Formats: sequence, C-alpha cells, structure tokens
Amino acid sequence: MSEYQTVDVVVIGAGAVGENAAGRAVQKGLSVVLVEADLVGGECSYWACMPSKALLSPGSTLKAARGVAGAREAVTGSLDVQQVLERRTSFTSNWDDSSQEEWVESAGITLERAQAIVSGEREVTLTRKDGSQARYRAEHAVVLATGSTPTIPPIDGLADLDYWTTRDATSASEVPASLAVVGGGVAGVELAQAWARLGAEVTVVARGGILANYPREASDLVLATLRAEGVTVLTDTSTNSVRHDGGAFVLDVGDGHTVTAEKLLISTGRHPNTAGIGLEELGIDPKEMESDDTGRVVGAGGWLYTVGDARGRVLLTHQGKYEARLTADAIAARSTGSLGDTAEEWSAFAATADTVAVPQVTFTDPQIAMVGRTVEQARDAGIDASETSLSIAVAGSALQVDDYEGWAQLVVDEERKVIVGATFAGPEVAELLHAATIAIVGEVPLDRLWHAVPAYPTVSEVWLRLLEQYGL
Ligand SMILES: Cc1cc2nc3c(=O)[nH]c(=O)nc-3n(C[C@H](O)[C@H](O)[C@H](O)COP(=O)(O)OP(=O)(O)OC[C@H]3O[C@@H](n4cnc5c(N)ncnc54)[C@H](O)[C@@H]3O)c2cc1C
Ligand SMILES: NC(=O)c1ccc[n+]([C@@H]2O[C@H](COP(=O)([O-])OP(=O)(O)OC[C@H]3O[C@@H](n4cnc5c(N)ncnc54)[C@H](O)[C@@H]3O)[C@@H](O)[C@H]2O)c1
Repeated sequence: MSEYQTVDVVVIGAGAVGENAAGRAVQKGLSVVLVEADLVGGECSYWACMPSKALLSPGSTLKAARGVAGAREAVTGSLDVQQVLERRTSFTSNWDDSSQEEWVESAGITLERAQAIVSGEREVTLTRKDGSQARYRAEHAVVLATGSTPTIPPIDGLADLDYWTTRDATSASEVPASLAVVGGGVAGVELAQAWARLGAEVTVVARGGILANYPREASDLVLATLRAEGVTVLTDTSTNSVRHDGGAFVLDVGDGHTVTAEKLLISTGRHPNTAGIGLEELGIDPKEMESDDTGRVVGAGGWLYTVGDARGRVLLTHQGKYEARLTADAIAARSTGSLGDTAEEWSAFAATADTVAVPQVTFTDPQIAMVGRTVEQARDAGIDASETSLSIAVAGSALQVDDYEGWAQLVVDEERKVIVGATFAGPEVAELLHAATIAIVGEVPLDRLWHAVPAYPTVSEVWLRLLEQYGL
C-alpha cells in the first residue's frame, strides 16, 4: 500500500453535490481531492433530472401549442420519437463526462477516478480501475457525497427478474410497447407520463394515491390528466407478486387481477448510498447516521460530513447543492477556527432551509410546484396554520392556454402572519415557485407581501387573488 498523501478535504462522490462541495472548498482556499467511481456529474446529469425532463418537455410543449387556438391549427403531427430520444441523449452528453472532468480540473480540484472507502479516521483508501491503490489523509474533512440507491421492495418473484430502475427508464433507446410502473411517487409518475406520451401503454400501480406528498387537489389534477391521456393508474393497489412468462412481466395486483407489460419499472423510493464504504468498520452505523445543520456527522469525531442524497434529508439536486455550499464553508471556517461546534440557524453554515423551505417540482404536465410545509405538516410542527386555496383563473393563465386548469394554496402561520408553505399546480407553474421560496425564507409579513404587486397579465396574479381570498 502506498504512503499517505495529505490534503485538506477528500470528497467522495462527484455527483452534482460532490462537485459543488469540492468547488466551494477550493474557492475557500482548501486543497481538495474529489473521488468518483463512475461518471463525473452523477445521477442527475445522466440518469435522473436531465434525461427525465428532456423526455417530458417535448410532450408538454406540444400540448401547450395544442392548447391555444391559432397555434393549435399549425400542429399537424405528433411527437417525433426519435428526435425526442436523441435530444434526451444530447442532454446526457451521450453519457460522456469529459466536459464535467474539464470543469473539475479547471476549478483546481484533483480528480481521482476510483472507488473510495473510508479506511480510518480522516483516512480514505482508493482502488482505481487498473487495480492500483492510493491513500489520502484529509487534514480537515472527509465529505460523503455518495448519493442514493433505489429501494427495491420485497415483492415475491421480483429479485429474480430483469426489471427497470430509473436508470433504465431514463436511458432506454426504444419505446416499449407497454410499461408497468410500481410506485406512484415523483419518479414513477414523471416517467409514466413521458413514456406514455412517446407511445407506450402505461399502467401505474400505486399502493396509495399518486404524488401523495402534495395536497390532494394538486395531485388529483395530474391524476386526471394521466387518465385522460390513456395511462391506467391503479391507486390503493399492492403488487403481491411478479413473474415473467417468457413474453412479458405479469404482476399480481390482488383480487385475481393482473397487469401485463413488456417492461417493468420499479420506482419505490431511494435511500442513502452509505453502506459498505467503511463506516461500519469505524463503528458508525450508516442507517443511524445523523448529521447536524452543517452536515457534520454527529458523534464521529468532527472530521466526517455528509451532503446531498447521502445525507438523506432531502433527495433533490438543488437542495443537495445548497447543503454542499454551506458544508464547504463550514469546513473552511472550522479550518481557521472561525467556526466552533455549532452554527446558528440561517447563518452561512447551517442548512436551515432543509427543514422549512425546500422547493420541489414535479415536472409532469400539469406541473406541481411546492415549497415549505403543507397545512398538515405545519400543524404537526405546532404552528397555528391556516390555508387559503383557489383555482388559478387570472388573465395570465387564460392567455397562456385556453381552458387553463390550475390550483394554488398558501399556508399561513397565523401567529407570525407569514407564509410557511405554498403549492401551485397547473401548466408551467414551476416558475411561480421561487417567489414563494423567497417569501418563506425572508419571513415576509403578509401586510408587506400585499405591496408585492404581480405584473399584469401574468399567472403570478394568482398571488394577489390568494392574498385577497385570505382577507387582505
Ligand atoms: C428519475 C429521477 C429524476 C430526478 N429528477 C430530479 C429533478 O428534476 N430535480 C431534482 O432536484 N432532483 C431530481 N432527482 C434527484 C437527484 O437526481 C438527486 O437528488 C441528485 O442526483 C443527488 O446528487 P448527489 O450528488 O447527492 O448524488 P449522485 O448524483 O447520486 O452522485 C453520487 C456519486 O457518488 C459516486 N460514488 C458513490 N459511492 C462512491 C464511492 N465509494 N467511491 C467513489 N464514488 C462513489 C457515484 O458514482 C455518483 O456519481 C431525480 C432523481 C431521479 C431518480
Ligand atoms: N422532479 C423531481 O424533483 C424528482 C423527480 C424524480 C425523483 N426525484 C427524487 O428522487 C427520489 C426518488 O423518487 P421516487 O419516486 O422513487 O421516490 P418517492 O419517495 O417520491 O416515491 C416512492 C413511491 O413508492 C411507493 N412505495 C414505496 N415502497 C413501496 C412498496 N413496497 N410497494 C409499492 N409502492 C411503494 C411510495 O408509496 C411512493 O409513492 C425522490 O425522493 C425525489 O426527491 C425528484
């Protein structure tokens, strides 16, 4: 085994989050080694956000054009499947990470293409593809940015079958004739709509409702659209067993009913990818691992941090990158002694928004965009919360699409008179979300928000309608 090389920080995992942690730490003057076993850029760039949105957006654009009289008449064809797939592939750079590698190098980060394990306190051992090994000692921090892996449910027969995970469903080069999707979460529903619009006959099997983390009125709009477009959505339905009969997957969904499909996508959630990377040997149980608001693992001696999906708080790229920025700043501040053990809420080192203001968008058509707490979550957190909701029907929405259908909700903390949650559902509502995020993070009092006048005629006028309905 080679001698140690000493650096300030070792970041394990060069997904979007690890790249950000490494880049920010270098900017703060620290030397950084970034270790990646697969593609630099991680899940989001190659098998998640980018390809899934690239598969969805042409269908949404087509529907938007068909929704406007005058434009509708100009739309004479359907989606060009080959072009959609090629555009998706171009967004993944054909699963080639050379441009990301160039960025890493230009940022002054040392890239190691290797499998890493945490082999001791502040110590990381790498095994490169050619079998050679290297050891690093991290003077200030080891940052786990190892992402997440799909959680596969214990369905009878499943383990023996060659089913799709989201990696396959975002990178497939042909449209299956039929697709069964187990899991009614955001990944399953987005991919169900994408492949249905490309021509697959799609059945979603959801053990509860679909998109159950959102208010029911919002997820119902998506459910209605999926069904109107021919997607079969089985809600409150368990998959008891699955087999492959030589021609197709056959799912037993109870009461003698089966679902048959050429491909089967299992999208039943993800969990942090932190098992088997040496933590157990150091006496840290990855399943029980907790980190503070700076990302520092509690009870691990102060040198181990987690960010992004590996931290497991919020499994979203933008929120992981936020954590990465703050964690890198905390490591840099601790390296000079300017930050102690704890960081104040909303300081430059504490990921406070992780618990109160996470923006999330489901990029189906219609979209759902939500930030902060639902009214139930707010009440569970002890907040005296009220909710105000309405259908989106303003001049801006009518101009955007004929027969615009949308829904919006504000959740208000009645004691502080500030917004603690907001949801918008409808075509292209994602762009309404950041205003709500700013209102929540800024704790803008409602009587001041009353002075934030939405431009006419935009969909943002729904903000005015909501505040009027609230009683301002
Ligand atoms: C289908 C789908 C669609 C999604 N769409 C969105 C979206 O639209 N918007 C959004 O915000 N989020 C979306 N997400 C979530 C988003 O993909 C993740 O939150 C994000 O990729 C997490 O980034 P990360 O850097 O933490 O992890 P990852 O991107 O998973 O990166 C971790 C990296 O660590 C490497 N690694 C792991 N272990 C080791 C090791 N021991 N040694 C060396 N390298 C290692 C891996 O190879 C990987 O490259 C989506 C997820 C899915 C599944
Ligand atoms: N637009 C986006 O931002 C986006 C898109 C896709 C994925 N993601 C992220 O990726 C992560 C993974 O997505 P996901 O949809 O797999 O997870 P999810 O947690 O959103 O949904 C998982 C779904 O699977 C169901 N499920 C769980 N166990 C099951 C079982 N045993 N049998 C049947 N159903 C079961 C759950 O009830 C839930 O509906 C999410 O946490 C999300 O943050 C984000």
